[in-house]
Amino acid sequence: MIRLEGVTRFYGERAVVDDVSLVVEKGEMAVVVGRSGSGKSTLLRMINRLVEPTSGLISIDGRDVSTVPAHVLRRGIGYVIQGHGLFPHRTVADNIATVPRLLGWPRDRIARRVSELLELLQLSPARFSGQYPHQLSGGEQQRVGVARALAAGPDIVLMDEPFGALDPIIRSKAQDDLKAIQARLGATIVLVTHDMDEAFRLGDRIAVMEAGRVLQYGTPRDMIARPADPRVAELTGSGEGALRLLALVRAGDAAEPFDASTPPPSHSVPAGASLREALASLLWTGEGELAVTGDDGRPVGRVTLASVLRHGRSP
Ligand SMILES: Nc1ncnc2c1ncn2[C@@H]1O[C@H](COP(=O)(O)OP(=O)(O)OP(=O)(O)O)[C@@H](O)[C@H]1O
Repeated sequence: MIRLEGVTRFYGERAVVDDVSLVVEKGEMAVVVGRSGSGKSTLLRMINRLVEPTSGLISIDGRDVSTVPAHVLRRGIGYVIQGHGLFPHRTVADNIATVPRLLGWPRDRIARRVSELLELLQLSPARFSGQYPHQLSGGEQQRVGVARALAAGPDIVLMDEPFGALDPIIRSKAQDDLKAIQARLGATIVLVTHDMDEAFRLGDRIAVMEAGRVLQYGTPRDMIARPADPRVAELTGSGEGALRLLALVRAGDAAEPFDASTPPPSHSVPAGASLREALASLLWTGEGELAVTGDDGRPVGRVTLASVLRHGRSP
């Protein structure tokens, strides 16, 4: 658990982070979102002591981070930055091995870990281990950056605009992968972005920052249902609230049983798709309902246009 209490950072006369208090629970992904210059990166960098707070307290699992030597602290916290920050003259495998080497892991354990992470991030070890960063695409470099941050199995990972440089399609795939990896590894993640869609897609909780202050910290649903401040409503896009709500619900969770007396719907969505995707499909096909299919492709129920509309209504 990461706890921030009254954390403030001045540069000159200006508090670029101003009296921020929040708690990130173990295993959660907290997304810090706000405009450029709102203080997001500074806030993140105080957690691993790349920046020291002017006042306030930051603790991890009850331990004040200012009492832990910075280099020791950073070995236990993964850090991913935009543009990935890979070492250009080291191979992919050597990049990923950076922290395990610092920790003195035996060679064979490092080699196993590197292969495991490459596979987890869908980069074939045989092809990528010996390559250099400049031989990879932006998306591949970014995945290597994530693998490096995860290498020593940190409990905490800090990510600063990790997907900023990716094109929209790779970006959305990278976001899905990150969610899946987090679910598997159980890491606590704090991710900074200026992209509200990304925040809604990834965050268990979202902190909306403006001018150094956190205007609201809550679940995506809270942000839409109960914006604490008109600026939050403006940033979350009040006009898009319905679509954002639909994006939070899985079709499988909204599925209703089939009515045996009517023929099954001719089109379908996977249970893992969101109702936002289901709505897009309903509009596109002109149908009034869709079958919802499970992992094995078999129908598990249906979603109707009427139920999608209900889920998107203002809470
Ligand atoms: N080392 C520094 N010295 C002086 N001012 C700084 C320093 N680092 C950051 N700032 C200022 O603090 C403010 C917040 O910067 P920060 O990088 O935290 O914002 P951000 O929300 O992450 O922005 P972006 O999305 O553009 O990266 C900015 O106005 C920035 O110019």
